[in-house]
Amino acid sequence: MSKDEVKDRKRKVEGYEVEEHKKKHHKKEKKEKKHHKKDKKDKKNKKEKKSEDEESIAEAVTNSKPSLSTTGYVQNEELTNVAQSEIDGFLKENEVAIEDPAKMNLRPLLSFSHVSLHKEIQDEIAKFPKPTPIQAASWPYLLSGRDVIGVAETGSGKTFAFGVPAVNALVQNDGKKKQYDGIKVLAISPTRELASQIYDNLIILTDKVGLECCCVYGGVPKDDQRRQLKKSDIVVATPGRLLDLLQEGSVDLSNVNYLVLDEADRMLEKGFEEDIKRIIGETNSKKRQTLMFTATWPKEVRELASTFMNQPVKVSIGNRDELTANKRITQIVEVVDPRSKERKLLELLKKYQSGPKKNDKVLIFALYKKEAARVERNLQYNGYNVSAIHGDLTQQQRTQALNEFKSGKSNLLLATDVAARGLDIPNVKTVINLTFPLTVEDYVHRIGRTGRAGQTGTSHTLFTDQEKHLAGGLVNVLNGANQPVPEDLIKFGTHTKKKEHGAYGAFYKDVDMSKKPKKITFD
Ligand SMILES: Nc1ncnc2c1ncn2[C@@H]1O[C@H](COP(=O)(O)OP(=O)(O)OP(=O)(O)O)[C@@H](O)[C@H]1O
Repeated sequence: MSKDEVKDRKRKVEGYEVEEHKKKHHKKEKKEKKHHKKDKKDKKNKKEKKSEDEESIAEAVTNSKPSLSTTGYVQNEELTNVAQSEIDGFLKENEVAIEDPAKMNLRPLLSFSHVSLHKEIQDEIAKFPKPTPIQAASWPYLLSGRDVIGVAETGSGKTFAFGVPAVNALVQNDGKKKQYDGIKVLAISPTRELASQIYDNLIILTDKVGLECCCVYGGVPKDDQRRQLKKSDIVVATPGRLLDLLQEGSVDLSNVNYLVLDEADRMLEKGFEEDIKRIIGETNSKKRQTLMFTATWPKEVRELASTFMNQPVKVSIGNRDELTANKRITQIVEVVDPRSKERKLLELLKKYQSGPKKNDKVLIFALYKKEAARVERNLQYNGYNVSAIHGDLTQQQRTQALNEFKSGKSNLLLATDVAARGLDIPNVKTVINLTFPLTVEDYVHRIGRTGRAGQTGTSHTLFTDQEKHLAGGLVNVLNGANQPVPEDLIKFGTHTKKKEHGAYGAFYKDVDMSKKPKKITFD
């Protein structure tokens, strides 16, 4: 499939969203002009900030005391006492790579006792046995105030990797929260469900220290969100609703100095890029610490990412320069005739949900909303109790389907790529790709809904000649995780198409279903 065909497919899938987006764009033109001026000012400020930071970082480095950061992170004694060989062993075993332009050389934390967080936060996080590698390696830099790009496999604890230092920074030495000073932390996520999940994780921490956190996303009334925004220290948001609230003047982001883009590569794709630029333009450009976290970090977004960041430290776990999947997932790929897919799906469900596996949770991915709706009906017809989550459903239906699947009330969920990234659903045993996604990155995220937090899982993918242009990329991912590569897949060739910014990525974009659809036109 050519690049234009991919774009065309994306447009068809997104139809309504594209049109809505254009209208919004038009309305915002005036505001954009204002922003353009502000952007110029921000760039100037950023330059100034850069040189200030470069000086202070350089100072720390020439002091040759790697344990001391520019903003007060002090390596604790217990960590200082760890033998260098143990540190080296940890870095090697977990394939930790740290690229720091300022070469601060901060040691990873091998245990929670190697970091001095506020007690309430420390007690909460210490319920886990030890930091995951991305937490271990990124916290020292984050606690030092550095910009960080964190790249680690799906299900490896990235939410607390960026969440813990954020909350910790808003607490004073006496354990009380700092005086209210507007919204200080903003985390942006591509989907409502993921925003809500990040919020659920953060309030575990903020509740302990009396901080206010809120979550804003589309598809639900704004009133409560407006009220919450007035008193929140930390906000988790999807871009569309946040921009709506910004436009109507219900939210002030000028104090935000800790900004997180979760699923960062997705957030930097065309479709989100302009929204993200606008949102970032509203934050405190002089003091802002910017974080980007993801499991996939394609080259195509790196340049754009760097325009929002200042001397970022890149912390990656595993060989993240190549697209790699979680190695605890058994990946099965079957090349099939497109017409046999739905029959094949029924066979797979018998395989993965019968006998002792009767109650195992299975997540099925379709590509299109219409396809998902049709398959849902077909499964119900065949006696399956299936929930569905896709963009044609109301937010209430989506939330209910996800909750039922999470709680185990239903054990079969059918989804489009709205559920591909980030969702942490306990005990998903198998992911079935009924239709292959538009990119291999999305494949890695989809199958990452299983095998989380150290568990194992299986993915079963039906691959057809309609996706043959992605065969090379898929073969690389299978090889990278030591998984068998079917002969039929190799027959399609192992050529990998070079991607360009905007021509790849999950097509899914959240829209506000409470709004009435307008006339649909395609470019
Ligand atoms: N230190 C830890 N030890 C064990 N489990 C942890 C630790 N930190 C977080 N977890 C758990 O690991 C699970 C996965 O974490 P999380 O959802 O943050 O993954 P992620 O890396 O963001 O995944 P994705 O790339 O899919 O978004 C969660 O259930 C979380 O509670």
